Amino acid sequence: MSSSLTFDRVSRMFGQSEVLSDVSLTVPARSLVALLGASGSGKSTLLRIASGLDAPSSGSVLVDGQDASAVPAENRGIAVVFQKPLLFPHLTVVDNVAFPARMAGVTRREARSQALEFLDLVQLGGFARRMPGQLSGGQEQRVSLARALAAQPRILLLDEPFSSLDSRLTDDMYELVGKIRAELEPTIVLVTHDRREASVLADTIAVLDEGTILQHGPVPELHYQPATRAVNRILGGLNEVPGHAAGGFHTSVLGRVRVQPGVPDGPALLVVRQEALRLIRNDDGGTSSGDEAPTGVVTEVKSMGAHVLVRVRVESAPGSGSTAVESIAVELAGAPALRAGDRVGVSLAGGQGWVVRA
Ligand SMILES: Nc1ncnc2c1ncn2[C@@H]1O[C@H](COP(=O)(O)OP(=O)(O)OP(=O)(O)O)[C@@H](O)[C@H]1O
Repeated sequence: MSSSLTFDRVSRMFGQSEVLSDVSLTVPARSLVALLGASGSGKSTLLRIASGLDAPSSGSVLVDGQDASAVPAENRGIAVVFQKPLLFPHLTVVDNVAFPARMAGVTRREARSQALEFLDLVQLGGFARRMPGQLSGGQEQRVSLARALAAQPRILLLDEPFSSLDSRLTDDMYELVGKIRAELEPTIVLVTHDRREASVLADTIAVLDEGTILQHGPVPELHYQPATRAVNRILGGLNEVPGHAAGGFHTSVLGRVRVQPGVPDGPALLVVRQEALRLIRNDDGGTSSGDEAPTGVVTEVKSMGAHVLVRVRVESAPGSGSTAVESIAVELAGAPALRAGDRVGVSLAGGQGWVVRA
């Protein structure tokens, strides 16, 4: 059975410093919410408070709408997986996973039989009799996940559980999380500083910065409609183009772009994802593409593996009355034949823009 988890105006002081400030967040039952933030932003403290390992200075934690403040950690129905697997070194793999059931008074035979099912789920059925010291890091983390699931928690808290694994292993773990969600439907809170991990795994992302939630929403919203510059940067957005908003349009070196409703007139930054921009080759050096795309000069082409990041120095269109110049980042798939010095047009796919306060 899965439960919802709510933080209601949670604050936490350590001495004079406020590490969490008035955090309110609801994680619906069966959903996966990622808490994304830099080191020191308060993510682990929030998880510790949810699990009952720490208590808020003010505010409360609710499980299925019921205040959990008076419920000790072991009775909250919440399991935690940490970055380090923390297996019992003197117990076999199966007895590590059987441990929560044994603590709950289940017989050894029954607890082992249940543990084997969870080991199968994490694809380690054949490793039951090994000792933890005979496992790889990825296998140890799978066992630790199986042990957390064997406690049959209503809520599963994952505190950077994959951050010490290599990229192929993390992809396997992401698949495993999907499988666990499909089979057991637990409510999951994932703490991570990795925006890719948050984006791949989560239904919604809550961005935590200096103890405050800056924005909580579905993954695409966080990328394409960030509430602030800070959210845009934390989600890896590279372009914040200064300009002016008036009458529902933003004007900058990228031209005149329709923006979201309700934006007050005045200085504003056009936030445009590097993945949402296209480049138009302009081999004759003019603007003969026929398109009204702003033009610029490529200043850098950087390989990012299967993608390239191209930096373009874009100048205001002649006759626009502006002399502004901006460096714009564009991420392109494949290996486009572009070099520093090439003249290109820059076009905004979809044509709709999003602005934040300057
Ligand atoms: N017991 C404590 N006493 C004093 N300060 C603490 C305590 N626990 C955490 N802090 C401080 O609270 C802040 C937030 O810590 P927390 O571990 O929650 O951050 P985090 O976002 O999880 O960081 P990381 O990604 O590095 O684990 C940090 O500045 C940390 O030094």
